Amino acid sequence: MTVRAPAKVNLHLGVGPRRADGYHEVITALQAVSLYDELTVSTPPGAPGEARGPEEASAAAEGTPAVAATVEIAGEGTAAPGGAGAADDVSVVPTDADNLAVRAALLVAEAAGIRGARIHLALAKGIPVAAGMAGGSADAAAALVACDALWGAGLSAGTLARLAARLGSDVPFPLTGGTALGLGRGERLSPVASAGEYHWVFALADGGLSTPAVYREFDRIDDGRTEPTPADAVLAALTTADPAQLGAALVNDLQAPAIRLRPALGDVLAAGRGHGALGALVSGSGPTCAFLARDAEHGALLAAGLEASGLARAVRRATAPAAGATIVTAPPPSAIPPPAARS
Ligand SMILES: C[C@](O)(CO)[C@H](O)COP(=O)(O)OP(=O)(O)OC[C@H]1O[C@@H](n2ccc(N)nc2=O)[C@H](O)[C@@H]1O
Ligand SMILES: Nc1ncnc2c1ncn2[C@@H]1O[C@H](COP(=O)(O)OP(=O)(O)OP(=O)(O)O)[C@@H](O)[C@H]1O
Repeated sequence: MTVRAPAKVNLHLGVGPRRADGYHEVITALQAVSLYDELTVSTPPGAPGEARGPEEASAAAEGTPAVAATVEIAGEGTAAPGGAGAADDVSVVPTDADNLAVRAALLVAEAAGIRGARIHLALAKGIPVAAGMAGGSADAAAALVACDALWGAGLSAGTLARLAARLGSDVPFPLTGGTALGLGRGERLSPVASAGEYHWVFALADGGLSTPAVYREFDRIDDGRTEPTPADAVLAALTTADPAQLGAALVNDLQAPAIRLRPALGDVLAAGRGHGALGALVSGSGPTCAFLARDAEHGALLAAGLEASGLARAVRRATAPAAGATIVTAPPPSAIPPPAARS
């Protein structure tokens, strides 16, 4: 069962003061972009099938974890940039129970009353890690959809969205993709009208930025605000299909703190503007920088200019809005192993 889930860019990220629970109230307009992670969930050979009889079910119940998962990662995040021992390196994707896709599988099993499932998760990462593009969140969304389908759990879209919000503020969005307004800590979504197709160029950076660290840096400067800035200008621009209007309306309140933590990002943004980007901003909590191009042709020129500048680790082009988590290959029903024990 293979599911593809998209990265995101925040077209508007208005951040309010820190709440009592440690999160910040935000008003954000999110757009899914055509950079994807692909998650393949399979049942390892020799894994037990369904415990059909009551005796088997109760045997599975005793001390059996809901899910035992192995994880394999390819693509972005495969190698530890900080080398061996860099356990606190935010650019390293965990292969244990901390992996957001494993945590998502566990939530689906619990919600469906499944115990004793064994799965193998193969993640092909096309979304840079700890880059402000919600790669881990995309993997979690993909795992919710894949495990729901693999186990025939039949969870509703609303239930999957609730499970997603428990995993992270950014996780509900890649379930639906497209363009959406996010309120609360960013997890309360409503769809937004977006006309036309937008052409983005992303300058990837070496190493990641920690999202909590960027929010903490935001807190260091108390500008006296009591609520996040509204997204009206971006929402209006999205209805015009005019990239120049959208480019002029882009806002990210985490940009200044991200640049304070990583001053070189200012040079990357300036380089993109120098190549005629209609809009330039740090993506989410960074350090990826996002540039809006006039059209596909301008996107290619902008990407070439950024590559030649030597300021980016890599440059990627994408179109938006992109679709949310989608099953790309499902095994024939006869090849799907029966679910593990259900309580
Ligand atoms: C920067 C964004 O990517 C913009 O969409 C998101 O706000 C981050 O969402 P996320 O990575 O899913 O973050 P979560 O896993 O929910 O939270 C991680 C940490 O980020 C900080 N955090 C996150 C979201 C939010 N609205 N306020 C926060 O202060 C908190 O320190 C929190 O402990
Ligand atoms: N499947 C996963 N893929 C990537 N990172 C993961 C995954 N599971 C857990 N993580 C951890 O999550 C952290 C954030 O990674 P992620 O790529 O989601 O960052 P991000 O794009 O900056 O997130 P956001 O934009 O939601 O703030 C990493 O430090 C990594 O250790």
